[in-house]
Amino acid sequence: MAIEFTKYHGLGNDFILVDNRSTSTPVITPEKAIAMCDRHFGIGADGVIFALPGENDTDYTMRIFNSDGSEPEMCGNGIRCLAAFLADLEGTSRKSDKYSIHTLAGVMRPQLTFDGEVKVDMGEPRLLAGEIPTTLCPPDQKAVEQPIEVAGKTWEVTCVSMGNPHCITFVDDVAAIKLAEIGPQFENHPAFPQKINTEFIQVISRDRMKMRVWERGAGITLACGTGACAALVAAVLTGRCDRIATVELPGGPLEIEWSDIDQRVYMTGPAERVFTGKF
Ligand SMILES: N[C@H](CCC[C@H](N)C(=O)O)C(=O)O
Repeated sequence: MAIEFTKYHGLGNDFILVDNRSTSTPVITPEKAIAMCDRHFGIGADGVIFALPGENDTDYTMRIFNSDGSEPEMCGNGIRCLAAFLADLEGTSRKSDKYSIHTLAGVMRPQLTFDGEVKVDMGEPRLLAGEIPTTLCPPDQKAVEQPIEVAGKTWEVTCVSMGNPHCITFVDDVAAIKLAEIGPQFENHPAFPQKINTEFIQVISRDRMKMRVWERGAGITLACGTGACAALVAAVLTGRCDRIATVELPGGPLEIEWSDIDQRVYMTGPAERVFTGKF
């Protein structure tokens, strides 16, 4: 049976969105998601995102399959696309600019802003090694600037979870990083029991950084919302940036704030609709 979908992207991190409001389980399997994400034999995307009925008094539930069929806890660019998708689905019956979305990383709160962007309360970062998870240091300690051997070199990584796991390395020149070569070696490193998203950051100033990313389950992407949030937190923890900064990704900029009032991370960026179809 053909599945209707709508293609969205957040700074080139692109997703197939499926209206799954009629049932509480995804209408397609991870295997079918792999086929739909294939950029030659399918639609082409970094993942498939399902708009499901809410749980525990939330408006909706988001689930996502990466392009390799794995299911992550959360997706920052994806939840902005989901908010835009829901607004399109609700049309004139929409009652609010804000949604509460149940995810495997907790309740996320995207808000459609007046200028067509989406601001998301991404919740509090998890910083203890046991919460990432990583074995780079004892579980009750923060993994900040920890050494790790990858591709015959010792790197210093800072690990942050936004519900999904990230390791951040600060470098002098992100353009020089051989991402396709070292990305998979980080992703599958034994120090990360649930694998890892890997961000390389070049700090430009106290409120600006450049980022490139190798995503768990998706490889090189043009942007990573949870990764940008994790990178800002790591930059604050290591004294490199202030709590509000622009993260420049290959696909464009995200504005990130780690509030010193409520310790929550806020991300603001676009969500663009591309086309609809059936698969
Ligand atoms: N590949 C990620 C999920 C998508 C995250 C990224 N696309 C974002 O915008 O946050 C993981 O397995 O944790």
